[in-house]
Parts: sequence; structure tokens; C-alpha cells
Amino acid sequence: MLCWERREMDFEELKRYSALHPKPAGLTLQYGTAGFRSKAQQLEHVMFRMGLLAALRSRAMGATIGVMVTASHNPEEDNGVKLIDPLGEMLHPSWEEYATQLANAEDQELQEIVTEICQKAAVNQRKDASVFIGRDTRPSSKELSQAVIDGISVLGGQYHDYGLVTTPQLHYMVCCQNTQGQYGKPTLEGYYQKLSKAFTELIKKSLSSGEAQRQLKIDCANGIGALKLAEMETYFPKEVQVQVYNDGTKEKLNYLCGADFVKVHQKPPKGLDMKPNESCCSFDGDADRIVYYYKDTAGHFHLIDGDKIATLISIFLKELLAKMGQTLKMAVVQTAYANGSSTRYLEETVKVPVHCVKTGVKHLHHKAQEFDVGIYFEANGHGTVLFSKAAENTIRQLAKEEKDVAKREAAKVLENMIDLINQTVGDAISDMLVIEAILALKGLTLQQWDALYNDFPSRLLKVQVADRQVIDTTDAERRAVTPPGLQEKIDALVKKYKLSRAFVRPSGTEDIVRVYAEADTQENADALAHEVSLAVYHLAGGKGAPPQPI
Ligand SMILES: CC(=O)N[C@H]1[C@@H](OP(=O)(O)O)O[C@H](CO)[C@@H](O)[C@@H]1O
Ligand SMILES: [Mg+2]
Repeated sequence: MLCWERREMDFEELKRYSALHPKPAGLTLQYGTAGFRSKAQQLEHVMFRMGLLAALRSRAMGATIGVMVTASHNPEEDNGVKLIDPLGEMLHPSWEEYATQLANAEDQELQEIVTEICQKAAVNQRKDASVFIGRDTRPSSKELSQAVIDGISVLGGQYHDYGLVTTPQLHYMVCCQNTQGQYGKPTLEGYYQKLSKAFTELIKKSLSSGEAQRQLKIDCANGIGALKLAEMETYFPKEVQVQVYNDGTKEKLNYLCGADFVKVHQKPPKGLDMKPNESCCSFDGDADRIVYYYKDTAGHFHLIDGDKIATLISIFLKELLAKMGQTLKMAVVQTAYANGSSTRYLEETVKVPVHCVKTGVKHLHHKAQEFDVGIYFEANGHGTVLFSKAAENTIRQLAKEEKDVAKREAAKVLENMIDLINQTVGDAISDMLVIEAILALKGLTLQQWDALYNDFPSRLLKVQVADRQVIDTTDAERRAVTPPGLQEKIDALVKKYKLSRAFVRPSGTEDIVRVYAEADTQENADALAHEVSLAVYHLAGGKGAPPQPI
């Protein structure tokens, strides 16, 4: 029953609370690839309104909804917020629009927009609303999450504030809650216990068990990952020793460190002392991304990104499925930013189908759900593995009942993998444990993993334009449909270089156009990226000075 209108009292409350979190007049923001992101001081009204929206979404779904206050890898001064749907997925796209409307409503329009959403989305006001809240370590996050709580409360919703958690931990809690504990216990202890139990089982089986300790240096981007790893330490098996760097006690969040910095700049983070051939990895600010790296004896830096993580996991899972004697449908999902060499290696050597989708985790996650085993990773290190319910049931049954020892053992390893992987979203802690377990079980070093294939030289650039929406794309963002002439120009430029490809698309998180190019040499990749940038600048309304050669 759509009875929001009948609760006159609540409108007064809404007005009163809304006035405590006023919207700066004229400010418009959009629920983008990763929710709302902006300077922290611009976001109080957005947080309050996302509290409102979460309560409405909870009523519409009859389930607990998550609200995470974080701006991930953005500078410390920024903040952001995203909603989590009942099974731990990203908010459904149909509600992203409501989120944008609500965030941009002027204070006096708020009541009208709330009523409209209730009507359009058939929100039953009599149902209970339940929301889980979490936040990262930014100085602004505590106060902003209080504004979220105000929004939930004013609509009569219940909330549980988990306080400081990683983004994937909150996704996990929401999923546990809505599956009545089937996915695990919705507590931090439940999360640590589930992961460490699965990891310990796996590491026990590894050849190196008892011989050598695994050592790993972790750059936590001065963020939440450090706190959560410290909490988890007591649960770790002694076979693995982690050393945490950039734990946030001295330096600023994400400053010259973290997964995004390492990936973009292709160099080690500040504050991590790296000796030749030591295994190192970086989390991002909210610990949902991870990249690995090492320095060789000649001092060269080697980055092992999301593409190589997807490759390692694919090889391992494919072998296990074969050992188990099952022909489950497995596929890898990437975006256009995946290095072409990884796509070729996966298709031709690992022999696993690869699909390319639009940038943004929700697109990858959605596609991966089509398979029994769907592995998805963005090149920047955000990804996970999804197992269909049917595949999971088969695996668990074989692990229990299969008579053939080799098959049963393979099923047991897979079963533990299922428990170790956070299937709700990419999770740096979980992915790290998955990788460490695979490396241990396969007896692989980081150098051997890195040597599976060589990345094609590539370059990622940003171009400033007056309105990035003038660029429209198709074919999973690999071809530009508008402005006229741009794609033809890119095609002509690509023809000039060997083994090359290039594409452009408007960013979903920054006010810029991204240009990506690959070619046979780094010089050519740089030159191609630069020429394409100039084409964007001239044909798509470039702003400021023209792009300079690299
Ligand atoms: C090239 C690139 O790394 N793009 C990132 C970035 O999106 P853009 O839409 O390109 O700004 O942020 C997204 C959210 O974190 C992430 O999913 C995506 O991979
Ligand atoms: Mg992140």
C-alpha cells in the first residue's frame, strides 16, 4: 500500500532533519560507476538522502540494504557513498536514477521526490526497513555516516552500524543477513572465521606446508585494510607471515601508495621497502582491489595486475574442474582495459572463453553470473569469482560423497575455494588469500606467475573536454559512435602501428575522457595514445591546452 502521504507527521520530521543536512543550492551530482563521489564537505545532504533511499529500497525489497561511506582510492579529502543490494551486489541500475534524483532535489522538493519514488517503485511503507552501514578511515567518514543514520531513522528504519569495515566486508554482511546465515555469520568474527578456516584447509594441502613460511609485504594505502588485517592476524595460520606497510598511522590515505597508484604509475608505493624477488601487494583505500608486484635482481619493477590474477585463478580452477571430472561452464569476464596479451593467453593457451563488458564492477558481475564458474577482474585489480548455485551444490556433494579419492580431493579444494572467495564483490583480503593458496598449492613463485605471458605495451591517458557526454560508445565501449568522425580517425591512427588497438570513453568517476592504447613497443603505445588524445581534443571539444606528447 502506498501510504506515504498518510503519514503527515513524517514529512515534518523529514523537513526538520533535512534542514540539518542542507543541500548546497545548485549542486548536482550523479550516482556513477561507484556511487557518489565528491569533496567530503559537499556530501552531507547526499548521505542523509542515501539513508532515506536505503530505507525505501529495503522496504521495496523486503530485505536488508547496505550503505558504505567511502571514496575508495580517491584523495583523503574526498568521500563517497554507495548502496548495496540484498545479495551483496551493487545497487540495481533502476534505482541509481532514483539516487541521482534524490541527491539533486533542492531542499523544498525533497518531500515530492520521496513520494514519487515510493509510488514508482511501489514502496510499502508498512514494511520494516533495515539498513547496514559501514565506513572507511577518512576523517570525514564518521560524521557523514551519522547523516546516513539520520536519513534511515527519519523514515522509521532500523539500522546496524558496523563502523569501520572494508567495503567487501559490508557486502558480505548484507549477503549473510539476507540469506539467513547461509553465506556465513553477519559479523566480523564470522567473516574472519569463514575465510581463515577455508584458507587453513587449503594451505595444509600445499606441498610447501611445513617446509617454508610464505612471506608477503602488504601496502594498505594507509586505509582500512591495515586495521582489518591486524584484527585478522590471530586467525592466520602460521604458514603465512604478512608484514603490513602504510597502515595509516603516519601518512595520508592513498597518498603515493595503494593499488591504484601502483597500477597507474607502474611503480612501487612510497613507504614499502622492497628487496629483490620479495612478494608484495597493494590494497586500495577501501580494500576491494589488489595488485601484486616484485622487483627483480636487476632492480626492474614487475606489476602483476588484475588480468594476471584472473589468469592464475582460471588456470587453477580449470585444472581442478578437470580433475574432478566435471564439465562446468567456465568463463572469464574482462573490460576493454584488459591487456590484449592476457585475453589472447586466456583464449589460446588456457582455453577459456573470454567476454568483454563495459567498465564498472556491476557489468562484470552481471555477466559472470551467466556461468557455472564466472571469473571477473578489472585490470586494476578489482574482481572475484562467482559459482552458480548448481555448481556449488555439485562441488559440495562430490566433496562429501565421491568414491574416487583424486576426484573427491579436487572437489574438497574447490569447496574451500568457494568459501575463501568473497562472491559478493572484489575483496582484497579474500583475493590475497586465494592467490597465496593457489601459489602455495601449485608451488609457484611470483616470478613464475608473472612469466605466464608478457603484457603488450600500453598507455592510459586522460583528456579534458567541455562535456564528456558528447562521446557515446558501443561494443563494450571499444568503439565511439559520437562525435562524428572520431572513430574513423582512431581507426586510421591504429592502422599506423603494429599489434595496436585504441579506444576512448567518458569516465564514470571523473570529469575526463579516458584514452587507452596498446602497440608493439612502449614508444608506439605512447605515440598512439597521444595521437588519439589529440583526436579527442579536436573532435570532442577539448578544454585547456592541447595534450602534450608523453
Ligand atoms: C580505467 C579504470 O581503471 N576505470 C575505473 C574507474 O572507472 P571510470 O569510469 O574509468 O572512471 O573507477 C571505477 C570505480 O572504481 C572502476 O570500476 C574502473 O575500473
Ligand atoms: Mg576500492
